[in-house]
Amino acid sequence: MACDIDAETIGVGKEPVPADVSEAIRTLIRWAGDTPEREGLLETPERVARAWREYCRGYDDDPAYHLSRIFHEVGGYDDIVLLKDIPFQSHCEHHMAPIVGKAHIAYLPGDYVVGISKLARVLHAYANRLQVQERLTSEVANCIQEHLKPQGVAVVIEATHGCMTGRGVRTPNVIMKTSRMLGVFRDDEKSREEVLKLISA
Ligand SMILES: Nc1nc2c(ncn2[C@@H]2O[C@H](COP(=O)(O)OP(=O)(O)OP(=O)(O)O)[C@@H](O)[C@H]2O)c(=O)[nH]1
Ligand SMILES: [Zn+2]
Repeated sequence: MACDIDAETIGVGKEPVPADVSEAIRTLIRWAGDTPEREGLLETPERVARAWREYCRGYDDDPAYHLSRIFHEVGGYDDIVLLKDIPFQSHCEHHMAPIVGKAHIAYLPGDYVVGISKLARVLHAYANRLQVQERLTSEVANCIQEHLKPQGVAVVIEATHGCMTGRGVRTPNVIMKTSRMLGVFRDDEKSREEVLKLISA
């Protein structure tokens, strides 16, 4: 859709300072129909500003860094490693509404493995940004493939989108599922079946 707001008005290229953010939130409160000057809302703009830095802390987090410490000694283990049901929260880039769900991340190791918590750290580094679920799924899989160099990666994400439940189409209990398969899980049907079976077990 065409947008008639010019770049200067929306501050493109200008680093926002806390006062800009507070003012924007006061405007949003007015837009919502309330009065920023009433007692209960007086400190809300600063709180919301802090909250959004926290929701979006992934912009300051380098996902690849979490995959830099690797382990070679795994006693000959050469099968799938799966981290299942990792809860996460994100925000959709269209409405900035919450995306809440869980991710399943599996890989078939190449020459080394990574500390298992690091898979969740990679997920959160990308989830704590403004996202669409498809990109989140791809980014996690691509990062693991590029930096861990496994034989294959499978990422499955299931989530509910606040922009569908609390507004718009207002359809609760809908789950969006996305998956990205790389390496053997993309190329070999048997491997893909095996990992999907493990995820759904
Ligand atoms: N593919 C995809 N769509 C998403 C995601 N998060 C939100 N959306 C959708 O983004 C779309 C934005 O559509 P628009 O028509 O531009 O916005 P809208 O008028 O607010 O749309 P409605 O939500 O249908 O009211 C909506 O259909 C949302 O459901 C996501 O992670 N992936
Ligand atoms: Zn949305």
